[in-house]
Amino acid sequence: MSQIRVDQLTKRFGSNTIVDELDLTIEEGEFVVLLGPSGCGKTTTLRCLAGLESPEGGTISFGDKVMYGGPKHADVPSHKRNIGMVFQSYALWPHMKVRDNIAYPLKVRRQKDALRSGAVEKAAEMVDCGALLDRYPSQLSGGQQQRVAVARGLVSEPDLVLFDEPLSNLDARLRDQVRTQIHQLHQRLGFSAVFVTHDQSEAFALGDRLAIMKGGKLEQFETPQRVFDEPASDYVAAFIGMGNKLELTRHADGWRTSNGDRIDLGTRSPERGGVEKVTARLRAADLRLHRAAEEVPQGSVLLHATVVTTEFGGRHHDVLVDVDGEKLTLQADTREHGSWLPTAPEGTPVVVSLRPSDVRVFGEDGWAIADSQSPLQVGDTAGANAR
Ligand SMILES: Nc1ncnc2c1ncn2[C@@H]1O[C@H](COP(=O)(O)OP(=O)(O)OP(=O)(O)O)[C@@H](O)[C@H]1O
Repeated sequence: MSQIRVDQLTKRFGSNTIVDELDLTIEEGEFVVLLGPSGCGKTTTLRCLAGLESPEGGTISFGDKVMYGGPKHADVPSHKRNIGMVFQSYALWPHMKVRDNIAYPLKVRRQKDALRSGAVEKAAEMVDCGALLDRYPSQLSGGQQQRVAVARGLVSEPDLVLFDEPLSNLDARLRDQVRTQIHQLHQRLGFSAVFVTHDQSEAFALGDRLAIMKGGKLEQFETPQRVFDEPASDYVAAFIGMGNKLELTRHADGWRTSNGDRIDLGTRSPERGGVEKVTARLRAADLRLHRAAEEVPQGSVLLHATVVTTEFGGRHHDVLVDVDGEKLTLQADTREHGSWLPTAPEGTPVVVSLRPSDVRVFGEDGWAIADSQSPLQVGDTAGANAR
């Protein structure tokens, strides 16, 4: 195994540029997740890596072997790229038993030694399917079929394993099981992987690094922790769960919401010099609900709001509140608020509090305004966002 490099990859369909001069490096043994909304070019990027699409430009190299592009205009066919693939639709051969499905990549590559030395059985055991080898796919549950597909993807010990939304056809319980299994297999076997998803929890759970795509380009390429703590842009923040958004305007004494509540942005406040408007983003879990301003802890920012809707969510209520026309969601502890909140009519005045350190700030161009006190600025880490 070795480093996989994608340089300036461009793929068009007709006049639409779907992958736009994309640079991406996958270190040996690294699990990279391509994350982004529908249509941003994730699957097309994966298919270019697999050799299933012919790009219009750029280079793809696996170690020192050029798979696409380069001075010799290489375009190595898919079956010669030494990759494993796991698809959303499982894509098992219905007329073949599990044993033959898993063995398929070894047969195509004529890896007779592996076939003889029990690689198929070992791969099936790895995904707890050792007892299913003589069944047909139609005799398996969805979760079992996808585990067989994972075994098939790994059996030939490929340089790179490509996963295209492999969990999205499974119900929630199976999805968690198969996700954990993929995670454990990666930790044990250390294969390099590119995993496409639009599910942020899947991405956070599996990725060594997350490549967040927008319009065929990388918006941020960093560790899950870093993306969670310091989303590079408003687009990334919204996509990874910072759904709450407040438009703020600079006043003589600091930043204020449209209804006049003051928010101290502390070290994330942009310098003067033309920046008069910013967007603040927050996670639902970072907002607290109170009935009166006196309940707000010291050091927190206070917003005046009204209740819009309340839904029971078990330990908490999901509450939608209105701050002068801007809607925020938050989770209110059932033990603390269960006695009054479910019957509070729409329009009930409440107070919402937040800690300034939980606020992330974005300029009018959409890019993050970094914490001026942080030694590590957004985009400073090795291989960081691709701006
Ligand atoms: N063969 C094709 N011909 C024309 N357009 C295509 C083709 N394949 C993909 N596209 C278009 O390219 C864009 C990106 O598709 P792609 O499947 O890469 O997105 P994605 O980020 O993986 O989205 P999803 O999560 O919905 O699969 C879409 O607008 C899609 O309609």
